[in-house]
Amino acid sequence: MVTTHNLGFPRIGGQRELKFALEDYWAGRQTEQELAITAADLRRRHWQQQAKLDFAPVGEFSLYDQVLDMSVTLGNLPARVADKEGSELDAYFRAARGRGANDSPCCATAAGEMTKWFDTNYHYIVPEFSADTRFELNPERLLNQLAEARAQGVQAKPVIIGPVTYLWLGKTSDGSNRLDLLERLLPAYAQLLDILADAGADWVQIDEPALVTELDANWRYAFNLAYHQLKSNRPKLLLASYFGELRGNLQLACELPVAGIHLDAVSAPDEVNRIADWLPSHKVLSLGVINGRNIWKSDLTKILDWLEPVHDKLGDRLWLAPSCSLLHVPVDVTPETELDVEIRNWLAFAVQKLDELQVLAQALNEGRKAVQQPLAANQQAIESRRRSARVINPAVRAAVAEITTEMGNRQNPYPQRIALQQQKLRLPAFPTTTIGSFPQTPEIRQARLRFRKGELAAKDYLAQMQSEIARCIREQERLGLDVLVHGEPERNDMVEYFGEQLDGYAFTRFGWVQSYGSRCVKPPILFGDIHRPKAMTVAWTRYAQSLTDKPVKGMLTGPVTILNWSFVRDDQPRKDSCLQLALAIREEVQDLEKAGVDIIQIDEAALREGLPLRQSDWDTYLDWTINSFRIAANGVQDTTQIHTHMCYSEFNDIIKAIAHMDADVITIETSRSDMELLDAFKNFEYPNDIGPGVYDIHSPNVPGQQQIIKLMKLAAERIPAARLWVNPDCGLKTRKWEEVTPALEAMVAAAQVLRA
Ligand SMILES: Nc1nc2c(c(=O)[nH]1)N[C@@H](CNc1ccc(C(=O)N[C@@H](CCC(=O)N[C@@H](CCC(=O)N[C@@H](CCC(=O)O)C(=O)O)C(=O)O)C(=O)O)cc1)CN2
Ligand code: MET
Ligand SMILES: [Zn+2]
Repeated sequence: MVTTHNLGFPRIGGQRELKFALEDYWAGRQTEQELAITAADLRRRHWQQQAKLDFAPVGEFSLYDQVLDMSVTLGNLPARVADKEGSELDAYFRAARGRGANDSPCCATAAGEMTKWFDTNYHYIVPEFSADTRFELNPERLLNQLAEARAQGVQAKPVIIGPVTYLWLGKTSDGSNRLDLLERLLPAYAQLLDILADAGADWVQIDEPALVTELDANWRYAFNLAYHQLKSNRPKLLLASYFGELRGNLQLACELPVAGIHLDAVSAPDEVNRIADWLPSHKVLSLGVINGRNIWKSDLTKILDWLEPVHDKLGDRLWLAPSCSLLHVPVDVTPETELDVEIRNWLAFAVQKLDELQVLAQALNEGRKAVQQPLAANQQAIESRRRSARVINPAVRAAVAEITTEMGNRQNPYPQRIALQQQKLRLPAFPTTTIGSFPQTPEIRQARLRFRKGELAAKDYLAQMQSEIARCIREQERLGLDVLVHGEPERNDMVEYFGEQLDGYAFTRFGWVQSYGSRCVKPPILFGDIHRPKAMTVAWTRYAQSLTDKPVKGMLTGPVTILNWSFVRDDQPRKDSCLQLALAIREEVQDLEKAGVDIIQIDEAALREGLPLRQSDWDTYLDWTINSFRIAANGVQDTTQIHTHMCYSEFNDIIKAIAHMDADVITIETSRSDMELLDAFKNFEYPNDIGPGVYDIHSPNVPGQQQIIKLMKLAAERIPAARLWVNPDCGLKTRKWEEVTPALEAMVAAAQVLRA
C-alpha cells in the first residue's frame, strides 16, 4: 500500500480567522486564551480536512512563523527579546514584530529581521546567532500540538526544521561562522527527537530544503555530521527537501542515515528515477507529485503514467505527498462562487490537492478502474483548459513576436537624460519622496468592501478615494516633500490591482495566502495571454496632479513583480508571460507620459526573490527579467524620469544586473542593515540616482532626524551626494498616519540639514 501524507497545511484559515484573532489580540481586544481557542479550532478543522491521509502534519501550525517557532523550540530568541518582562507569548511577538518606544517606553525592542523563504513570497524571521549562542530545548508547543492531535485521533507526524537548514536560514552578528554552532545544536535536536518518540510519534518530518541549494564542502559535511549523530530509529526520520532539484546533493541526501526522504517531484521530475534506483532498500521515498506552489488541477492521468512504474519498483516504500507545504496556496476553492465556472473547474486549492493525492494513491493501490470516475472528471477539466479559446490571444502573440532590442533602450544614456530631467523638474539636492502607498486605513478597506458588495455606488467610491488622494497630497505638501505620490488608496494590492484590470487574469474572493504574520495576499491567477484593454492608473494620477504644482510620480508595478506574485501558467514558460506583461505595462507607461506625467515609478519588489535558488541559474533569469523590465520602462522620452523600487537589502550580488535596468532613479531598502547594502558599491559604482531607504517602515518605531542624517552620511561616503535621494524603505500602507507623519517630518528636516 502507498502511504499518503502532507508536509504542511495553510494556517491562516479559509476566512483568515487567524489573522483577525491575532490583530485583535495585538490591539488588546482579545485575551491570550481567546487567541489560543481560535488557533486550536483551526488546527482541529485542518486536521479534519486532512483526515483521509495516512499521516497529517503536526506542529507546522504557527501563530506567526514556523522558523521563529523553531527558534523558540531551540531556546534561541535574541537576548533583547527574551530579557524583558511579560508572558512567553509576549516575548514571541516581540521577536516577530518589535515593540515601539511609544507604546511601551520600558520595552522598546527591535523586531527580528524578516526575509523571504527560499523563492516564495512568504517571509520568515531570521534566526540570530553569535559565537556565544547556546541552545536549550523548549518542546512545549510541539508536545502540546502533538497531544492535541493524538487526542483527536489524528495519525500525527510532527514537522520540524532540520538543524542544517535552521543554521543556514540564520545570521551571525559578530562575524563568527554559524556552522561552528552545529555541535552545540545537535544535542537539542537529539533530545527533541527522543521526547517526540516518547510522546507517540513514529515518524518525524525533518525539513532540509537547504538541500536544493548550492552547498559547499562545509555545509555538505554538516549534513553528514548532523544526521550521523541524530541517527535514530525511534522516531523514524523523513528528511524533506523541496522547491528544487537536489542535483549535486542527490547522493548526499540518499546516503544520510534516515528512514526516508521526500523529493519535490514537481520541480525535480528528472531525479525521480535516479533516486528510486539509488535509495537503499530499507528507506522510503516520498514523492511530492502534486504542485504545492500553484493552483492548477494536476493532470492525474499523466502523473499515473510515470508514477505506476515507480510504484512497481518501490512497492510499499513509496509515499505520496504534495511537492511542498501547502502554506503557499489558498485553502479551498469551493467558496469561490463568483469565479467563472469554466475557470473554477481548472483549479485546485489545498483541500482539492489532497483529494487529488487520494485519487492517485487509490489508483496505485487498487488500479485505475477503482477511480475511473474522478480520473475521467479530472481528464475532462484538463482538456477543457487545454482547448479553451480564452487562453490564447493571437494579437498578443503577434505583438510579442515583434518586440525589438531597441524597444528596451532609452534614447540617450543616463548622464544626458538626467540633465534634461533636472532642467524640467528643478529638484533640490537630496530630493525627498516616498515609495507610493500611504496608510490603508480601515475606512479605505471598508469602502472597497462595500463597493464590491454593491452597498456603495461607483461614484461614491470614486469620491471617497479622491478625497483620500487629496488628503495625501495635502499632507505631503505640508510636510514639504519634493516628489509626491497619490498614495494608492484605490489599490487593494500592488499586484492584484493590475491583475484585476488585465485580460488573461482571474481573481478570487478568498484565495488568501500568508505573506508574513497576519498579513496576507490574494495572488491573482494568470491563466491566459495578457492584454490591457484600457489605461489602468492614468485617471488617478491625473487627479492627484491636478491638486498640486509639485510633480506627482505615476506608480506602476513592473512585469517581473506582477509575474512573481501571481499564480502563473504552467502551460508556457514564465519568461513568455513576463514579456506579455511587459508590453501591457509599457502601454501604461506611455499613456502616463502622454498625460503629462514626468516621473513614473515601476516597482520591481519581487525581482530578487524570484532569483533561482542556485547561482548557476541566475544569469538566465536575470537576462529575461531585466529585458522585460527594459521593454516595460524604456519606451519614453529622455525627459521622462523612470524610477524603480526594490525592497530587500541583499542585492550586492546582482547589482550589475540592476544597474542594467537603467532606471534613472532606484529606491531601495537599507535602513535595517545600517546601509550595509552600500557595500555593493565598493567594487562597483552604481551609475544612476539612488535613494537608500532611511525609514524602516516594517517597524512601528519612528526614526529620529539624527538617525536619518547619520544614514545619509554613510550613503554619501559611497555615492556622490548629487545622486542621492531621501526616502523610506518601502510603501507606507501598513503603517498608521500617527507613525507616518512624524517619521516623514524627521525625514524632510534631515534633508534640509543635509542641503545646508
Ligand atoms: N502581493 C504582494 N506581495 C508582497 C507585498 C505586497 O505588497 N503585495 N509586499 C511584501 C509583503 N508585504 C505585505 C504588506 C502588507 C500586506 C497587507 O496588508 N495585506 C492585507 C490585505 C490587502 C488586501 O488585499 N486588502 C483588500 C481586502 C481588504 C479586506 O480584507 N477586506 C475585508 C473587510 C475590510 C476590513 O475590515 O479590513 C474583507 O473582505 O473581509 C483591500 O484592501 O481591498 C492584509 O493582510 O490585511 C501584505 C503583504 C512582499 N510581498
Ligand atoms: N509602490 C508600492 C508601495 O508603496 C511599493 C511596495 S513594494 C512592496 O506600496
Ligand atoms: Zn517595497
